[in-house]
Amino acid sequence: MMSSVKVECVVKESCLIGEGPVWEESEQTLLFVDIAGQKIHRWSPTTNHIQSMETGAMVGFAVPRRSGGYVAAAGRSIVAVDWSSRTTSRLLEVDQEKPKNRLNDGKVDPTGRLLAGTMALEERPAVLERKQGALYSVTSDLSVTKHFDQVDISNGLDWSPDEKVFFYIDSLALSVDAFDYDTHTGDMSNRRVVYRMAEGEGLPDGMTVDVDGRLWVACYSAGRVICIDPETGVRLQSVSLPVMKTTSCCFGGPDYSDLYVTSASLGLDQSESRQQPLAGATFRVTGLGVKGRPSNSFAG
Ligand SMILES: O=C(O)[C@H](O)[C@@H](O)[C@H](O)[C@H](O)CO
Ligand SMILES: [Zn+2]
Repeated sequence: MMSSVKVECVVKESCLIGEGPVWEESEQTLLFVDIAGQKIHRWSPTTNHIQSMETGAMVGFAVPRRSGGYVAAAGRSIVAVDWSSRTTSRLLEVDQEKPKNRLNDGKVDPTGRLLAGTMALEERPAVLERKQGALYSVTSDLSVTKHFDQVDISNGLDWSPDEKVFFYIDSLALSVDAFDYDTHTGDMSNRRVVYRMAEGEGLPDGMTVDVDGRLWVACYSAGRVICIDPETGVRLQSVSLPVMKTTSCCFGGPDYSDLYVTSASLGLDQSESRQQPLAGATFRVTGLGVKGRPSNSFAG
């Protein structure tokens, strides 16, 4: 099975920080952002066309919205995105007392609640004022809850198939954590580590959970995505990519068996850039023999 795993570069468009891939089932397209490039991209595997829009601010993520369009993070603001007119309008702002912060990764829980975290602006990749970030949730009526602060780089998030566990990554902690999660209230408790990054695995960044409840974690600076069994903390698999700054991943394709992986080019020096001409591109991994789950849309 391992030998049939294939990695191909599918979106050549080079991002500064490609991030936040989301499969849009209705469109059969891949939505992703270029955080530092301040763009939202939508790519169709069937036509190989890419549509893009500028956000005018660092865009941490973009996710589908039930009422149409997307919600995205622009700086410290959560904005509504009207894709047809390529415009944004502000819904709310977080971290008002920290003007140098920005939102980073975000994802929608199974009930339609949006979870998103913040971080200080980076001087260069992974170099920033520590413990400035927090994790927030936003419900359909746009009320905001701060769950905790003291976060370095708020990153990957997803839920277990039974919806009882919330997985979360603060990159500089070099671990993947879990919380007991109450989908009715959004409360999270009992934080614990499910996986500590091993030597050579770099920083944990974006992640996705497959149908069997396994975690697929993009390893920033290590050019790979690893698969973790959260029950045992065992690494089950490691998939190498031809770029070092692998940033996030999601399953997609007609039956959710393709793993899409984004990457970054920002911060590479000249020789690294020469050695990784595909840095910033988006990749598809096939033949993994596992499937992902449909993305959730924001209920607000
Ligand atoms: O994509 C993100 O989550 C951050 O915005 C990036 O800046 C990097 O991933 C980070 O530097 C390493 O964790
Ligand atoms: Zn990230």
